[in-house]
Amino acid sequence: MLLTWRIRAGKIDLFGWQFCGNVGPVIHALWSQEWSAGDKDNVLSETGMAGLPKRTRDFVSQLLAQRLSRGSPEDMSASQSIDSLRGATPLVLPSLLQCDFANLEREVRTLEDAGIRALHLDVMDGNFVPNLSYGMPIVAALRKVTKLPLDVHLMIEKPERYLKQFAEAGSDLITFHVEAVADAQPLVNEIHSLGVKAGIALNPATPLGTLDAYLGAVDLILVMSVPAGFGGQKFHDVALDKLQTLNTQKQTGQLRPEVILEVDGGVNTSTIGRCAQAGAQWFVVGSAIFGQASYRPAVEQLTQLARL
Ligand SMILES: O=C(CO)[C@H](O)[C@H](O)COP(=O)(O)O
Repeated sequence: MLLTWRIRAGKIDLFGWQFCGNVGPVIHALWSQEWSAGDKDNVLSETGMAGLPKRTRDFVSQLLAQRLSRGSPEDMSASQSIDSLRGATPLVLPSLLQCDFANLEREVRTLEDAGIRALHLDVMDGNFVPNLSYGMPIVAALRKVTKLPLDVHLMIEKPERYLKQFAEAGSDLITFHVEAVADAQPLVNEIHSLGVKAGIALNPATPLGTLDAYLGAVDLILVMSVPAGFGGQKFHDVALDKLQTLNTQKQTGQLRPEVILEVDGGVNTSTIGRCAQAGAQWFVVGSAIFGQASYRPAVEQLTQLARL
């Protein structure tokens, strides 16, 4: 639902309901910052909303909760939604491979409440990797129930066949594997022409040098710390060397500083700190979130351990 309101001289008109006095600055504070649904406590303390009468506060909270979690994806372009996360590192992205697909929307709400800022979607085709997961329909279904940025990781052969469909399904960032293509540049160009950010991934056994020709073009580099295909595998230390090299390349100007370094596979409380030290900014986590009874403490602990 897209809410419309007008703010005039501290007076708010929400669907014809009028609020005066303190509500104006509160709405302004709420709206001028990118909040996630998991930021509820911060919203209360930082916007002055706590000072409003309870009835008004409940009403505004209800409307804003709907807006924050289910707002129209047209509000921000795919590219803008990824750009808006640049200052939010370290960022833990749950890999939905291991979520409860019978209750997908409920899982998304729980993750939003846990403070998650973006979702990582693992697309597997049974060819490029020996496992099958899901495709465009799940991306489109998620797009309908959340405005969280969708980071789509294609573990498929011939990814060029599906870029447009994944973009149209609502992806904000599309990553494909360097091992799956002869030349990555046309795919990066096409992803950009679709208004989406482009990432490139490489498996633990693939030398970092295979990315050299594309470092100037991509928005994100996904360093796999397990061979792509399955959750729950053991972390490969070779990922740390690659992250360290990429991080050094950023510092020496060989890689644009805004390129996001993401790590995926076996990231947990024992490995996340080393990934952060090596230069990772985005951390894809499956088992270490979905294997826990409660997501919020798991996400908070992982985020804390990734802070340098
Ligand atoms: O891309 C993946 C597998 O190819 C998954 O994102 C990854 O394995 C996450 O799961 P876990 O944290 O359990 O390793």
